[in-house]
Amino acid sequence: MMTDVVESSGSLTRPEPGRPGPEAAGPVDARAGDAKPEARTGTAEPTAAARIVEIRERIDEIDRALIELWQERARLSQEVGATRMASGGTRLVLAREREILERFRAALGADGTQLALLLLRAGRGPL
Ligand SMILES: C=C(O[C@@H]1C=C(C(=O)O)C=C[C@H]1O)C(=O)O
Repeated sequence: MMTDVVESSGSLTRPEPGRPGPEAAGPVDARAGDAKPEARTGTAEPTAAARIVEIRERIDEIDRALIELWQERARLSQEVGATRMASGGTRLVLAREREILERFRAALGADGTQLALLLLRAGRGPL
């Protein structure tokens, strides 16, 4: 099971509340001295391990971009809501929300709908 690998690597286990996670020790790849060579990548085969490290660099870039875009979208959505309400308009425009839900569903299927629901909630808070 995937969570077994993740947990045995020690890289993604949840820190206790209020305690810094493993990332507090510095850049993840700078942590040398893990017990087994495969602990970081999940494989002891050097070519595969090197490729995994390379791919993870891009994954990390993508995750950073997603987080920034997520935060920017939420800020913009909040600004639209505040602007509209200050001008006497409605807090939400459900027809627009339906368009967005359909866009994500068409591109990504059922998971897209769930993602769009989270995006919309990030912008206007829970209903
Ligand atoms: C941002 C807006 O306001 C609300 C938030 C939306 C969003 O986060 O995309 C969409 C529709 C509205 O309910 C908007 O009308 O465009």
